[in-house]
Amino acid sequence: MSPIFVAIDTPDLARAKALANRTRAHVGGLKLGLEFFCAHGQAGVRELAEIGLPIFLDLKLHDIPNTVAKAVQALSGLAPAILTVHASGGRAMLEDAKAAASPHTKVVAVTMLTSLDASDLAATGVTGSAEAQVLRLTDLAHEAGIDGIVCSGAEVAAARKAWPKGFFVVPGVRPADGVIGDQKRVVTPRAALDAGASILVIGRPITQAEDPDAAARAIGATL
Ligand SMILES: O=c1ccn([C@@H]2O[C@H](COP(=O)(O)O)[C@@H](O)[C@H]2O)c(=O)[nH]1
Repeated sequence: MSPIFVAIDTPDLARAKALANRTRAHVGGLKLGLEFFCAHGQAGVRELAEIGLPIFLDLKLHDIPNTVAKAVQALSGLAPAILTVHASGGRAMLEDAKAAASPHTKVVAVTMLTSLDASDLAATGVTGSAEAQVLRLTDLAHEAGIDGIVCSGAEVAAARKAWPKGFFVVPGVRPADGVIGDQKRVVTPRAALDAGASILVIGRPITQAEDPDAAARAIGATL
């Protein structure tokens, strides 16, 4: 099974289905995020799930524990393979999210968005390196009993060392010659896997390619 989850980031249902169908032979799952979910909700997720690939619901939930738990419960009928919350929501929020999730769902916590660097972190009042922040939140997620974390490929080796049995999701993945866009902490797909990623999230390098099928196949061939 391919470790690539293709990020289907579009509000256009027909385009989402076309992208998923075109790339399905070369990816291991579909990642649906806020852009798609805000446009199509649970009905849209169910339509994409009909394609037959595991669904990663990347909603990055972040609120008080009761609100997140109720939201996770409301999603549990979808039983996504993976669901994201923000680690900075705190231990009680993470524990309650896990308790509310379907037993078939891995709950993973976003540590530090891959679109941020150390200076962005400092601007939020957090001093220290990106790696230190990721490790702090990795420990919190581990202690809260959830399944894993989201981090960049630059920190995944250190995070896996701290939590050898954790599940590590790595976005911010770019082929060596890829356009970087708004991502700041990027690595190649091969480097992310070598460093310990469990799965790779790849969006625009596939979905904005002239031929998404060929792009997904070409990235897969580098793994
Ligand atoms: O830290 C994070 C967490 C989630 N994402 C999501 O991954 C994809 C990446 O898309 P690209 O087009 O490959 O940049 C996107 O859906 C993000 O919401 C992330 O990039 N970083």
